[in-house]
Amino acid sequence: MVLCALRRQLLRSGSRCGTWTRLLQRPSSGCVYSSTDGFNHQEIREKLQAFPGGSIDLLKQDSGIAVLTINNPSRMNAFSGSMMVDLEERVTQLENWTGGKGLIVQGAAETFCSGSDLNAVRAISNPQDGMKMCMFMQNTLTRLVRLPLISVALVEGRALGGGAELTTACDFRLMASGSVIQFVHKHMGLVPGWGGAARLVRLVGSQNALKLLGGAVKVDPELGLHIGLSDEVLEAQQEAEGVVTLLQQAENWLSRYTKGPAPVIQAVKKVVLSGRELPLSDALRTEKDVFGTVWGGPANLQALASKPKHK
Ligand SMILES: CCCC(=O)SCCNC(=O)CCNC(=O)[C@H](O)C(C)(C)COP(=O)(O)OP(=O)(O)OC[C@H]1O[C@@H](n2cnc3c(N)ncnc32)[C@H](O)[C@@H]1OP(=O)(O)O
Repeated sequence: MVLCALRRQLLRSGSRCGTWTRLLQRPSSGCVYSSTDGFNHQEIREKLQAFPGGSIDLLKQDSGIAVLTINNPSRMNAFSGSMMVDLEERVTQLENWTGGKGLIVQGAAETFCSGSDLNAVRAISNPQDGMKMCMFMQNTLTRLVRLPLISVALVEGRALGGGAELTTACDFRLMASGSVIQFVHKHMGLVPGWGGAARLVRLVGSQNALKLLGGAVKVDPELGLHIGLSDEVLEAQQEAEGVVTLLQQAENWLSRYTKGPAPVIQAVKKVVLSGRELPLSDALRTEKDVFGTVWGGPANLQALASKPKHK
């Protein structure tokens, strides 16, 4: 669906791959749904704002790594309506962050996120509103996936329902010992609607995705590593200087991949993203376009001048 929508978007706007490259570069352009799909962005935004509580907090750091915190601890970081709107705003800020290289998504108070706020869900349980909320969240999470930043979900405690879906919108998942990712949708009489099923299939394959969704399986760090949903298990660490927090560990892990100038790291993410989302010939053309943005650029010229040896 994402690809079809992307294709439709491309066909509507004429030339294919150059357009996709421009889409990658233009903020808030990575949406799946627009008014041509009957999606009224402003209408659903206003409806969601009527269900307040919690916040989504963004900290952009000089290191080029930002931390996005799902913050609603009294409800195990469930997403209220206003938090869905908040998330969209934070994604817009990240799309405009020229110096950004990496992103860590975490939950407040040692748990990740328990999905959508059931109080808000009850109030908009009619199919029309459900579809609108679904399109709104798919748009936002697709834009999160397509950020030119290398992203990591730091999973502590529980990631349930929509919280599990959110973890799949990041490039990597680091699971703290004792944490659980669980697509509980079946128990709620639902399937994922925030794009989590489509992304899960690409991450773990359709057999594993069927098992996880069909069985509402509790994925612990060991199972997560085994099926490729998790990339590393984080344990509490004690060093001479004191305890290394899980957030510090996640930053250390991510910084291995974000060392270097922002335009180069962003280009790395863009070529991998196009390889992930596009048919091969389109991905190759996009790679060529992105290559053109770094070839002869400051980092390239500096590297050539320093005559490096990659030993
Ligand atoms: C397309 C999106 C689909 C979805 O996301 S559907 C939502 C899926 N999520 C759920 O069903 C989560 C339901 N909650 C639970 O299973 C449990 O509360 C949970 C997270 C395992 C935590 O269990 P405990 O540690 O025993 O804590 P608890 O139950 O006392 O919870 C503490 C307070 O948090 C609240 N809470 C947790 N998850 C919530 C949610 N999703 N929406 C609204 N409120 C939620 C819970 O009601 C409780 O509040 P209170 O203290 O009773 O006022």
